[in-house]
Amino acid sequence: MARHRNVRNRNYSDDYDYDDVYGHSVEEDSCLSPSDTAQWMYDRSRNQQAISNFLDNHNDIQEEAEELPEPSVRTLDRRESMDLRGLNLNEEDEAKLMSCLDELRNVLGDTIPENILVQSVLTHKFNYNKALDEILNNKSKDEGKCKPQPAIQVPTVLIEPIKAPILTTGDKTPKVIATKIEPNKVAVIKGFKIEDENIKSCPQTPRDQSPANRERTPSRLEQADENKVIIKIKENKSDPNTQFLNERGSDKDHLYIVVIGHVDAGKSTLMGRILCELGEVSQRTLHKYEQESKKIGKQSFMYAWVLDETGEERVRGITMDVGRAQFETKTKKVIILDAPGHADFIPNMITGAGQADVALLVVDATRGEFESGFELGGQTREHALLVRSLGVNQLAVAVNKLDTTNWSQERFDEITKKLKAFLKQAGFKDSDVTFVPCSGLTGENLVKNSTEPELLKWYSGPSLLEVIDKFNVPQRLVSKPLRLSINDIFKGTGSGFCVAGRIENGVINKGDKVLVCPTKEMAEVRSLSINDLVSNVAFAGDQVSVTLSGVEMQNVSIGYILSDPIQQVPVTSRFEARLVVFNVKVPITKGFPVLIHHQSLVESANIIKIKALLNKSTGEVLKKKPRCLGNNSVAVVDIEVCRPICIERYKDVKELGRVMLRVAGVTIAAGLVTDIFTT
Ligand SMILES: Nc1nc2c(ncn2[C@@H]2O[C@H](COP(=O)(O)OP(=O)(O)OP(=O)(O)O)[C@@H](O)[C@H]2O)c(=O)[nH]1
Repeated sequence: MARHRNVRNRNYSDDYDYDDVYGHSVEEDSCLSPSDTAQWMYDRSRNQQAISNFLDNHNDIQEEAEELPEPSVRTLDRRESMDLRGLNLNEEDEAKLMSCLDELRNVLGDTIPENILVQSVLTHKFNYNKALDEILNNKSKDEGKCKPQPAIQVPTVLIEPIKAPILTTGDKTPKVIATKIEPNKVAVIKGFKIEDENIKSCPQTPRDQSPANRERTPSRLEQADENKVIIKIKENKSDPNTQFLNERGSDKDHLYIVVIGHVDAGKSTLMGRILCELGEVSQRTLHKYEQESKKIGKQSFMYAWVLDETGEERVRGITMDVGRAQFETKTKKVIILDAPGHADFIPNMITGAGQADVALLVVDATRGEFESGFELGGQTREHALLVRSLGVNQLAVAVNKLDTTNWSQERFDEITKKLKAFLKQAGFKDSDVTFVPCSGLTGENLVKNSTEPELLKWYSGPSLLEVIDKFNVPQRLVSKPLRLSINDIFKGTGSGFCVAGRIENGVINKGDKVLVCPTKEMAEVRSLSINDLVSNVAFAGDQVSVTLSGVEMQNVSIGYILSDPIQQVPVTSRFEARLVVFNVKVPITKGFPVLIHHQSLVESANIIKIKALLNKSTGEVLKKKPRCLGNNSVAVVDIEVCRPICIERYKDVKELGRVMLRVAGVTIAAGLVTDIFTT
């Protein structure tokens, strides 16, 4: 099975009942050790900008010519052909000119002599849009094939050539028409879309002032103008909803399910057993696992080995990273994300949970074991709270290892009673939670109804597979602007490199231009694969691997977002959030340092302002500017992140509008983003 190449998606149509959701204390005995933090937590400062840093000190390093897919495409290094010395530009202006020329060339190809481009850019003081506008207008007049353009009255002008000059076809003289359209709107005709500086679907953030980011070499696009982006879109790009229907109409719905629970609750064994029973694992492989696990005295883990693939996981008998596999039910294609149960790997668990539509909570029914997972600082509570805080609202609870209690109804009832009360307080509706008695080891009540006489005496409900099949698939927001949250980066087999992530919103096509945020570098989608199968298109809800070109691998990090270049994801280092505080040993005061978990990103932050203390049930302001926040309080705060991050208001994109706050390995609060500041 493929290892974690995951994405997150939680497209929940229902409103997030904030006041209902939280309110429980989470306590964890063990904290992350520094080595675990170093090993498991992503830290941009450690290694991600290495090349940029290097470039800072070596400004004369030549840019590598980009590898282009078609040999017919001219791989001209545009700088080669220019001698700018005569222009007497300073370094900054020269960089701006280069950027503008590059972008103009992207649109115009080599159809316009360079001196005209240079002249136009300088005339319009590096205002790329105006330069392009002028060139296209002149060109249109020259060719006499396009209508003359009315004078431009407003600065927010979008221009769209009717025919895209697709260089690979050999047509290097595209006929273009300049079209003036209303301000703040994007014309979607065939050809290009050009964003004007006034089209801001979202707040723009100034350059990060932190030392780390000051060192980073800005992309040429950034140097030219952060807000101006050129996009080549495919001709006849169809409506996303129609495209979705055409591509997926007859397919089974995809459902992402995260498997959570205290360490050793039997999560991997349960899922491994289901995969075996459904024929997803061959007898031969299973036999191999049996023999090999026997050799190291871990035979009871043989089913867990289906998901625990690394040597260390197998030797230690614990899951460390999110394992991934898939199977089909009657109506769904189910992708399972087997999260680690051990407290040390909570960051990985959060990554897995962030990708899930629904969750399967596994609890160990063995006497004493349920209690240590639930009552004695175990992970059952924290996992349930985390998934709910991350937006998961449908839950199946596998009351597992019931074979160890001789299928005792009394034990099942005792566990469900305790869990029901807790889950309700954590924000799960009773009707969205289903309890299933089962045993991962014996396979009882997993894919088929039980034949165990002791269980049949009191249980006639559905098997675990039936419960999974009945989950509602969240609505996929394919017509919203693209948001793909990167949670894995790796070198692919061919040219370029791959990022993996889940598409939260929108559609991504092979050949699309996407904006890598927060750095705002343009990249091109060279190829796509969904669950390891090559595809030309992927939709909201899909877990994808995307091969990118046009951007350096070193300049992309886990937690970055691939965004629609026109309707860009907001980038900011300061935002307002409504927080629910779980359990803090020290009250939260102004300046309180925390680690923000947002999608797969972990970033240092501070609570810089406590604006108001709210009534938990009504949301009414109880106190303005309280000095501190205690356990179970609800408050509005301002948070400043050490570096700019991509974030959305919860009401705009739920998946990108939630944050978790952790301190020293303990989740202390969850928050919904209510405002984003552009300072
Ligand atoms: N008796 C019994 N033992 C089980 C059952 N399911 C799992 N086990 C045993 O419990 C131990 C832990 O199982 P795992 O599947 O590795 O547990 P896990 O929850 O995936 O562990 P982590 O991912 O490391 O948190 C193994 O020795 C399993 O054989 C069950 O239904 N009955």
